[in-house]
Amino acid sequence: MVQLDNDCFAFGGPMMAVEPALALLAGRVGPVTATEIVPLSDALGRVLAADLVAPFNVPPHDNAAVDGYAVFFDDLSADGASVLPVTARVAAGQWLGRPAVRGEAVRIFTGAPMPPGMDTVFMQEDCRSDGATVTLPAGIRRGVNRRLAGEDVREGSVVLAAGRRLRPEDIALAASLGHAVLEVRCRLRVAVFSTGDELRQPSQVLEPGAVYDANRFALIALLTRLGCAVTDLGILPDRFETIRDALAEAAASHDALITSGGMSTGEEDHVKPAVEANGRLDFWRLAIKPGRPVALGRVRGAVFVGLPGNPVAVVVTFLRIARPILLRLMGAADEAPRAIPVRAAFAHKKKPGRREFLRGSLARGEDGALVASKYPRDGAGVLSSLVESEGLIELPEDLAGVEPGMTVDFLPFKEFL
Ligand SMILES: Nc1nc2c(c(=O)[nH]1)N[C@H]1C(S)=C(S)[C@@H](COP(=O)(O)OP(=O)(O)OC[C@H]3O[C@@H](n4cnc5c(N)ncnc54)[C@H](O)[C@@H]3O)O[C@H]1N2
Ligand code: MOO
Repeated sequence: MVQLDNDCFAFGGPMMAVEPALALLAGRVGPVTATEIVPLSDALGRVLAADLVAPFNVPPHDNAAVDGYAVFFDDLSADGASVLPVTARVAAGQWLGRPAVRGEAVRIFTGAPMPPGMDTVFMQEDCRSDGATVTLPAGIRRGVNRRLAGEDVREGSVVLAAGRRLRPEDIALAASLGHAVLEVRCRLRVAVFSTGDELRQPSQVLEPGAVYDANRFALIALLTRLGCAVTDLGILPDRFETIRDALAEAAASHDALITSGGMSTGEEDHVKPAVEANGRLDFWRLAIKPGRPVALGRVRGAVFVGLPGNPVAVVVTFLRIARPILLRLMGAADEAPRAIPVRAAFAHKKKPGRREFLRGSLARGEDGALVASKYPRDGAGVLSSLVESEGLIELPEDLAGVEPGMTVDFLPFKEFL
């Protein structure tokens, strides 16, 4: 097809839209990893394999929320201060060891179990005591400064659902339930390589026509952050047989293979036929910019994801297409990034029929609302545009363009952790 404008999408043939492609994949891939038991200190970021159910209430008993004096509310004078004898002392980790008796006050400390029967705690700053008695001010409400058994977690409830990627606070909650270890999914084994005769390893000499391989390092970092066990298979030359054999070998010991480059239709683009020689492709072109030549398929037992060569297209398609697939393979619950509706501060022409991602940043407008600006240079090879942006502006298929003031979806990069 003759390409008359500066548009790499002037290319015939059907392309799959993003949503149907993701739905197709959701039906075809499921968790592939076995499970293992890890200590809490190794559980951060791992995918929980089974629901975690609370074996008991947290806190396990009613307890004091402050340092002070526990009483029966009904012993307090309705119209003035009350003076009660201080008959016992309970610190955190201790028990009163007997039912509380009407008419007494118990010296109590934060976290200590409530004396059985007592319902209210005075803060010590509000009281006066000579050690033997305590003077309690009027006006307190029944039940204050007491934490109820089970108010944090109810016995038998699911506190962490299978598929959760564990956060620091999740690990604290598991510890509070007495778990020293957790059952998690084994790490997904992912092999990464770049293709292209022009690529050099950073630190090698860069002769004319060569470029340093950036994509592999982007992919390794993105996969590591997702919790995968990554194997770096380096740079492959633009040779069909080499790529075919490398894919077959990697498939034997990995759950997924990710490549970048060589996905287009030029005669130096060998990845697509190399996959087909080893397995099958589910699709290989998406209605998306940047990143149209994205391929998904199988190489023997492994899932294959082929990303385009242009570095910005690699990052965008990884985040939007590869990431949800990998999360499914990892057994992780869907963590679709949440877009923020913001006001566009720019104009942009767009072709309907494909989804487009611009790089952008947010600021506050004069009225306090969030306003998105678009990074001025938007070539798919301009890696600095990603570094200098805070997220992606996602323009849906049916949109024909953006005018200043329009509402657009902004996806902060932070949504993809
Ligand atoms: N005639 C056509 N030409 C192109 C089409 C098309 O449909 N018809 N599609 C364009 C689009 S869109 C993209 S994206 C690229 C993708 O092509 P490939 O996936 O085959 O990628 P390459 O040709 O191998 O590389 C493209 C570009 O990216 C650089 N690159 C590749 N790998 C790396 C790496 N690991 N680190 C840094 N940079 C990398 C490479 O040097 C090229 O500049 O094709 C368009 N052309
Ligand atoms: O330009 Mo191509 O959209 O994938 O990088």
